[in-house]
Amino acid sequence: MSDRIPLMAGNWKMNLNHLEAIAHVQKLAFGLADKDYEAVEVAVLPPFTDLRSVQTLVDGDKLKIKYGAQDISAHDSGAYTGEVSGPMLAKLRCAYAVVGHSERRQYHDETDELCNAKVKAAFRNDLTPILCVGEGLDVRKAGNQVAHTLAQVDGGLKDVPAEQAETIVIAYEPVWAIGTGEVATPEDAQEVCGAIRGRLAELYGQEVADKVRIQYGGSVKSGNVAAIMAKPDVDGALVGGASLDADEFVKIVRFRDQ
Ligand SMILES: O=C(CO)COP(=O)(O)O
Repeated sequence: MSDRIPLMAGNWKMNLNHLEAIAHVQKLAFGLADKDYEAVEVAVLPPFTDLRSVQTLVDGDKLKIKYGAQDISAHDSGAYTGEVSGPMLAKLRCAYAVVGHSERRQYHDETDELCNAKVKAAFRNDLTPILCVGEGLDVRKAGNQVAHTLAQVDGGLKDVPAEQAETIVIAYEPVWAIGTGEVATPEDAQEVCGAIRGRLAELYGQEVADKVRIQYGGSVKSGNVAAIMAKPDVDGALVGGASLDADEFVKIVRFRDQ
């Protein structure tokens, strides 16, 4: 049994404005009011424009829900129009910054090199990166999912020291399972999540590898989360579509009750 605390995180993607965000987080707080939070960590990852509203609500009501950003600039300040920096996110007391989500890799050409710079920017600003990795359908069909994903892990963690690496969250999100309703089997998830932990052990030693939380993401719902979470190297879920329905996300967070 590992003592890693599962992290159930809702990636809202480009959904919910700042007013809708308040209503949504209030619903989550209500749904989780009697929850023993010791056993599960809950986080929401709203669009940048919602973060201040979420912060105010979480602070005001002393909620145990954490929050973070869906992206972070590799730079801390300067002439980078449209970017949002680590110091800005830290000032909003974000806990997390997603790095290298497949939608950013796909639509914004984010490379492993850029993801590595963003991982370092997050650590530099005391934010925990959630580094997303995972293969597309072609790679999966060719049976190269492990090698492909481990190369992304290597790239994202280049020159990241062990004392930082042990706190990172890695999200394995097979691209073919995102938003498609096509969920990886628990065995598929375990195969790659286990391989990721193996690579972390090679890079940093087993003790560090055993501390890192590895999430699965891709069409996670209340009906499939428990089986996925039962796998030894899966320490949480990164939930897209289902996290927009507060009742459904609460059920996902309560996966142990399923
Ligand atoms: O991309 C995801 C979370 O980051 C997964 O999205 P879905 O849960 O909608 O498949």
